[in-house]
Amino acid sequence: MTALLHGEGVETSVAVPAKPLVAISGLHRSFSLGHTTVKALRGVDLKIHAGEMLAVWGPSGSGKSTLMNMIGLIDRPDTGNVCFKGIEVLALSDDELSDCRSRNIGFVFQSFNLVPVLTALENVMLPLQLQGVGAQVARAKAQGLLDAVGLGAHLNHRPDRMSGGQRQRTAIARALVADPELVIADEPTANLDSESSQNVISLMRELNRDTGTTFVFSTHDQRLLDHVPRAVQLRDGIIEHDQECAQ
Ligand SMILES: Nc1ncnc2c1ncn2[C@@H]1O[C@H](COP(=O)(O)OP(=O)(O)OP(=O)(O)O)[C@@H](O)[C@H]1O
Repeated sequence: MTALLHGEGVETSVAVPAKPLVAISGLHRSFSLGHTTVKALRGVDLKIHAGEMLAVWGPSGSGKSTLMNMIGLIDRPDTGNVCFKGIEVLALSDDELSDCRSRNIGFVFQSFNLVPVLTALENVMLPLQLQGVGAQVARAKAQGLLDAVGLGAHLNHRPDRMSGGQRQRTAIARALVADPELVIADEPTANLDSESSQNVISLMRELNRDTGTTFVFSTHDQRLLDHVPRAVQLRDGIIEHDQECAQ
């Protein structure tokens, strides 16, 4: 972001760092399991700027889902700070947090979570209709998004008539339909074959470029990082590497 500074008759253009969309610092999160405590996150610092696409990756148990739940405002830290658009999450009530989440964040799940009795079009329209948007407007928006994810010819298919890749494309269209600033996808490719997995990540990258929506996804599969601009590697609850990747 640039800003114009005026001083002594000179107009100067200087770079001003944009405020992060998500700013996490000193984040710790533990879970009690019987008499033991599992330290899922042990001091995580992370900034995500609007328009970024990043992968959180690491082995099973490294803390990916716990971190995704923090970024997606589903969970709160034990200690540390999570700021979303400059708002401190710990200061919000449960209702305020839920409102902030539903206005700003779209979710993609590893098991797709589509409503089985609804068609692809109806599944994508649903979040808008739940917000009170009229059917005609919701239909047009959903149709446009299904076209954008390559499913324009499958509008009336129910999930059981679609492949895993097609279901996840539908879920991505649904996550985007209410124009969120951020899409969180926790292991979106866990139930897909290698080719469909690559296609889903490429689609998210394309949508990230085209719409400017911020995408954060998690994976344990390093092969999916080839076309991702930034990869954050977790191990045992801490960030081991935070890498900008050449595109
Ligand atoms: N609700 C919970 N209750 C108890 N332990 C939990 C809970 N959530 C996570 N954990 C533990 O915290 C650690 C990190 O889990 P997390 O699910 O965040 O890792 P992950 O990297 O997403 O793993 P996976 O790839 O297997 O999903 C693990 O040891 C896990 O067992």
